[in-house]
Amino acid sequence: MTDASSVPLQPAGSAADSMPTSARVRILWSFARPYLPALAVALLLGLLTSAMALISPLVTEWVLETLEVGGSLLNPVLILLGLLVVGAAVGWYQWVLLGRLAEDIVYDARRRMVLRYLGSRVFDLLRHSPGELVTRTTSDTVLLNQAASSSVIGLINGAVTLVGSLVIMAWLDLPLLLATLGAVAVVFLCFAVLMPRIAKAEEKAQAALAGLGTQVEGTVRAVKTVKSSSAEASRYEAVMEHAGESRRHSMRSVRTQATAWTISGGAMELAIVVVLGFGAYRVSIEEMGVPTLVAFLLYVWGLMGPMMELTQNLTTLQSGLAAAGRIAQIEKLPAEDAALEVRVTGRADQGVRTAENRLAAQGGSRTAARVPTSGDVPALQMQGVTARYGAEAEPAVVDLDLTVPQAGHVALVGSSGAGKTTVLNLMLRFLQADQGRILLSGVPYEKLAHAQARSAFAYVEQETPVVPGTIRENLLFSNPGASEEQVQGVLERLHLAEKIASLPEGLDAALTETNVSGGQRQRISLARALLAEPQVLLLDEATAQVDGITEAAIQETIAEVAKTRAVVTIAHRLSTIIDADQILVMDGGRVTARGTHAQLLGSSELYRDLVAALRIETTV
Ligand SMILES: Nc1ncnc2c1ncn2[C@@H]1O[C@H](COP(=O)(O)OP(=O)(O)OP(=O)(O)O)[C@@H](O)[C@H]1O
Repeated sequence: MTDASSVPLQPAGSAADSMPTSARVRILWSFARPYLPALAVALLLGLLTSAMALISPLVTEWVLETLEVGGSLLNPVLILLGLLVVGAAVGWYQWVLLGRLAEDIVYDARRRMVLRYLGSRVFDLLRHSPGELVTRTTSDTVLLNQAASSSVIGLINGAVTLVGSLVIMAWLDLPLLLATLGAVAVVFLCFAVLMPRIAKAEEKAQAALAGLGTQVEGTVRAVKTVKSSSAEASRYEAVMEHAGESRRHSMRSVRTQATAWTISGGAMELAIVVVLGFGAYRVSIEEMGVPTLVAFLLYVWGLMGPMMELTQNLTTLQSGLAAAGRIAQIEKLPAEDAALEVRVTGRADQGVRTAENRLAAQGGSRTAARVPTSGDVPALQMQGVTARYGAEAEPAVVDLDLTVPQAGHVALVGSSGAGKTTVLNLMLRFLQADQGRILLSGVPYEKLAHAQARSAFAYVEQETPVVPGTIRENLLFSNPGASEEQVQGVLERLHLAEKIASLPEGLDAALTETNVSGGQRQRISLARALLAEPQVLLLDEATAQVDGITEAAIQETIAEVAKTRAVVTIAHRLSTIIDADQILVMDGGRVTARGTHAQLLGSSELYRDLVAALRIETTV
């Protein structure tokens, strides 16, 4: 099986559409379950608040009846005040408790998602747009937290308060209750019809938001290409199409909500008028007293509260269920190592801790984790390796044999698509071989953890991406224990010391694409590789022209490191190739010739063509 053979995530929008509601409920439940004790306390407090809200009109009735008979108001007023103070305190505490719970749920979900990204197979992760993954980690988790914490409690509270109010109203005056029930039925009917439409519209708006994230991210990243191609207008259109779609769906939701609230608000106001008229009649024929009518009216007024609570929380729950479905999709990203297989849907905490510890250990002791070199066992051997990027794809390398000695420079050359980068991907275990074996210091890869195999390497990427953080963090992230002298030594060697000293914050300046040049960024990447003191340095040379200082720094580094350790380069410059100890000429995923520069000039026509092309490029 290859690294790229897993089922891809569905794009946002279609993401969770096919998932049955029961599955989504299970996912949501899995997020809430670790917090059951806190949820139970919050529910109890909520019920207490509801009980106090239910008692208040009865106490009001008592006040009015006491007034009618001219008794002392002290006790009922004290009870009313007491209910007010206790109700406020309980309400405040419940608010904070639910808030903390919601934040804990979001934090936990985000932690699991980020661990999953970092632990997943490289090419499965790279198949997804960063914008989409960002949206799932940021806004989908917010929708989830409300659904998993406050909404269920809100639903229970709302239902209890509603039923409680109706029971007390029946006890106060049954005929008046029957007059009210008509309005309650209208409200429920209205929401039963309109709620699914609201939820659907909000789900679509959220999916459009994920598309917007993807478009903005891609456009900002490629801003130079966009501007140099004068493509701002078309990018603007592409981005705004998603923004417009989000607005369209949100507006549909707003309109439907407005309709629902207007109809139900109107129905309740009508109910109040009916209760007032019918109640006044019943008072006039002495079927009921004024205090009871006032208490009853207070309950009718109060009915809107629990009904709002019920419907709003149902909407939140619906959005949360959709978000839960999308978040669960992250679980389709296959982990490259069983120890890093974290359950995103939060069923067991253990996996999270194991993965966190594993990541921390990997970062702390790269050198200690290395397979020791012994005698003249080659640093790396690839024996009959065939690999592809997907079950159905053509092989990207075929039957590859390659031996990298403990010291020396191996250069890979070949035209575009020949399979050079794939060789490095295999060495770094970003891709898994279909056939053949790879051995590190004589130990087959199957016997090594991914991180252990990678600890032998330092990798300088062609594009040298900027990792968010300071220059110091960027330099040290493969060897956090490097001393200040080592750092300064490497910076001097790569002609970076002066540049970094000129920055106001020196090494602690944030590394951005604007405060260092492309060449300087490449040298920072080289400095990081040198500080890692790898057993094998992997270097994918930039195809673009680099400045003279950077080119010289690359040559010196290769020559220096190759004296004592292994260096494997994907060479795009004649000067890099000429001095290599071993050159592999690749074509169509196969090695077609190997030898030194002088040998290959005599034996390989393809090599002569490649060199001729490089000579032309070099002299331009
Ligand atoms: N992530 C990927 N998914 C699918 N196919 C890929 C992927 N990366 C490379 N390939 C395919 O594998 C083959 C070898 O590509 P590779 O990148 O190794 O070539 P290369 O010699 O490094 O080319 P270049 O010099 O242009 O970088 C090509 O056919 C390419 O299309």
